[in-house]
Amino acid sequence: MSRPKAMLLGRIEHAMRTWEGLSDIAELVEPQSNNRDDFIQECKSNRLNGVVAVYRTAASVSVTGLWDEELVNALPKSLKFCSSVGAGYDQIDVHACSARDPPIKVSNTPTAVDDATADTAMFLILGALRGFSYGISALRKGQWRGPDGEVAPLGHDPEGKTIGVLGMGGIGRNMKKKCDAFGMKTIYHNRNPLSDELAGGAKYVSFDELLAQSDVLSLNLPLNKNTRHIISTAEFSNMKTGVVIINTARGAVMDGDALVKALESGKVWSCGLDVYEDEPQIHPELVKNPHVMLLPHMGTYTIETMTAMEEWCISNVRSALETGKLRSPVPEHVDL
Ligand SMILES: NC(=O)C1=CN([C@@H]2O[C@H](COP(=O)(O)OP(=O)(O)OC[C@H]3O[C@@H](n4cnc5c(N)ncnc54)[C@H](O)[C@@H]3O)[C@@H](O)[C@H]2O)C=CC1
Ligand SMILES: O=CC(=O)O
Repeated sequence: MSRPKAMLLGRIEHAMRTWEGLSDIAELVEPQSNNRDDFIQECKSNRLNGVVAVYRTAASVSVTGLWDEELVNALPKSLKFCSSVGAGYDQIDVHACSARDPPIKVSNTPTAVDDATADTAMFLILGALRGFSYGISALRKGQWRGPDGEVAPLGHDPEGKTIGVLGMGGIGRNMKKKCDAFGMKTIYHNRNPLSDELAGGAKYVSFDELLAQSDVLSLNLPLNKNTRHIISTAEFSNMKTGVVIINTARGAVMDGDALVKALESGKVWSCGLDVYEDEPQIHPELVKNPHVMLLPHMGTYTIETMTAMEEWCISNVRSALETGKLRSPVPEHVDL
């Protein structure tokens, strides 16, 4: 009987030996194509027949494009599992995957990302509250704290501030522990309240209360059709004047134009962003604004965390091939 195939879409940087170790149970293959049209043709050509599981990276979108209905339906009929690296899986239409006959079950790599992403959020919180970006860019231009005798505006302390977490999952809960150490009070909103144990002392509030009570609002929920632009003009108007916004989730959970207007009006005092609506493009008004903290999507950008994510993603492929079950299916596919 022929062995199942496992396909690599993208590059594995740190766990290649573990991937190669899968050759004890599967034939390891890679596509020949380097653009979406060719990839779809390659799928139709039967060259990838027998592929049961895929390991994919976010960067592989440059070859396949989004995993939308067209792509999902073009993938080999043998494909049953998609193991995606990263916690976010918004590049994949998980409903098209489950609707396919046979369905493709999708997994991500939650938990492995929590510490590094929460650390990034803390950096952005401190930087945005204190206005450190202004000083950093002035110094690098040889202007010490500001040009022509101007000085960076005084910042604010985290101590005593209320942080509101929208989407209290793995990263949000990790952040809560770190915010405790800075003397911040955490409130959160999820679709449902957490158990007391998981909430760890954070107070559950409604969406509107979260907007009204937060001094710092952190976005930590997944991007999907229900959460796209969940923060826009109306939501900004319900926030405290002088609020600080942190986004390490996905750019499109917030309306970027509305954010720029809220910064201009002073409604939002500052923001710390790791993610943008149309990466790698960044709204030009954000780039021009010396006060805001901006990072180029570096939330999990550490050797330790990237290694853990790759190992986790491969373990999903192994589990799928050996047991027919993914280790960490995405929430929508838990009962598939
Ligand atoms: N900047 C970066 O490098 C990284 C970004 N991320 C992003 O962060 C997001 C969150 O990651 P995790 O904490 O691991 O996910 P998670 O699944 O553990 O937590 C997400 C939370 O959001 C809640 N949620 C979902 N829809 C909601 C809604 N409409 N309203 C309120 N709450 C809602 C869920 O119930 C869950 O508690 C990921 O989806 C990903 O897009 C994740 C890792 C690194
Ligand atoms: O953006 C990174 C992720 O893990 O999601």
